[in-house]
Amino acid sequence: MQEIIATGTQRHHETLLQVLKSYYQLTKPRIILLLLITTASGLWVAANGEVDPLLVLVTMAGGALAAASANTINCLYDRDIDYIMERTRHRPLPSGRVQPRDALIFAIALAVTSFTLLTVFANLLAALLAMSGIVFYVAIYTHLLKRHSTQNIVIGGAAGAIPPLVGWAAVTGELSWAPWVMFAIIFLWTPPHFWALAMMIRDDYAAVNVPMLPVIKGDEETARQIWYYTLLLLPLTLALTYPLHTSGMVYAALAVFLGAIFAKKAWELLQAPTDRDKARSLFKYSILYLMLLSAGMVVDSLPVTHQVMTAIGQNVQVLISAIGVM
Ligand code: HEM
Ligand SMILES: CC(C)=CCC/C(C)=C/CC/C(C)=C/COP(=O)(O)OP(=O)(O)O
Repeated sequence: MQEIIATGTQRHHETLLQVLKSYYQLTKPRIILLLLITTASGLWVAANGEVDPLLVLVTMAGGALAAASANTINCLYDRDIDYIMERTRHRPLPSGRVQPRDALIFAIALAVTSFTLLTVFANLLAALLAMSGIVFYVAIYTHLLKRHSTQNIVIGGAAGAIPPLVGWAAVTGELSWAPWVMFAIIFLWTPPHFWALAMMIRDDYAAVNVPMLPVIKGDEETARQIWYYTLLLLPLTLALTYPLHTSGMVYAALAVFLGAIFAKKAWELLQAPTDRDKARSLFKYSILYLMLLSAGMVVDSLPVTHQVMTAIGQNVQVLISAIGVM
């Protein structure tokens, strides 16, 4: 008897876990992680490396909930084409594990919680920016552009560039040049990130008539566009060092190093646009690139980094004058 109860409890427990897992999958969690790292760059740089831990916690939670809501609505809206595409067929909605009505309620609850959290514990600007991310991603990208324009992800990419603005606004209550440069970095990063992937899974998009650039213009033109965006992206990353003086030499060195690898991979793709391995390599690297670049902004902003760099600078000066005396 005990065994039957135990088995029953076990089965019930498993089912609940599976339900939770399905809702978790609806939010596209791995993408949220990178969005949060870019939020962190806004938080830390705005606070000159001295952040309030509670504000960090609340802003990260609010940002994650907003992105989760946006991704859930995107899954809801796109469930028809997700059902047809191989890559997305097993998502919770097309596979019937979550009902559309429940997904909608879930997304609304996430957005309301995010807005409340950010308004009460951060400020209204941060909350409104997060909500504008949801509206832009759902209304402009998913509804207006995704199925109708080859420029869908160029314009729609603006949604994914909002998180550093949320981080900055949470700390300062306003926006200045630096957060807009962070926004522009992600804006220019998005086409190489996404088109490299779209070159690999072009046939999937063609099957559901989504006019992604590689489907309409082919591999060669896409590789060329990726190259142009890369050439714009790399100097822009340095604008935080000069003229803005928001970030220092640690960030600058990292931006040059990471940027050189990005350029190499984009160049190799330009030389062999039909080579899927080159596209895959650039796509994978694009994620690592944004992760490390954002982390570099955080590390660069820390007071300890300033202390170490100042000490190094002073020692170099002493060394130079010693050489001068000799
Ligand atoms: C309009 C803009 C964007 C589009 C269309 C796009 C599209 C995609 C797609 C289709 C995937 C593959 C997902 C899958 O296999 O299910 C992907 C992966 C990914 N994207 Fe983007 N993306 C965009 C912007 C961003 C932004 C702004 C970020 C974060 C800052 C981001 C982070 C990621 C990450 C981390 C992955 C890998 C996820 C994994 O490992 O499963 N993307 N992207
Ligand atoms: C501040 C805030 C809340 C911002 C939200 C921004 C956000 C959720 C960006 C995600 C970008 C993304 C993963 C697009 C993929 O969509 P897709 O529909 O092309 O991908 P799919 O084909 O895999 O569904």
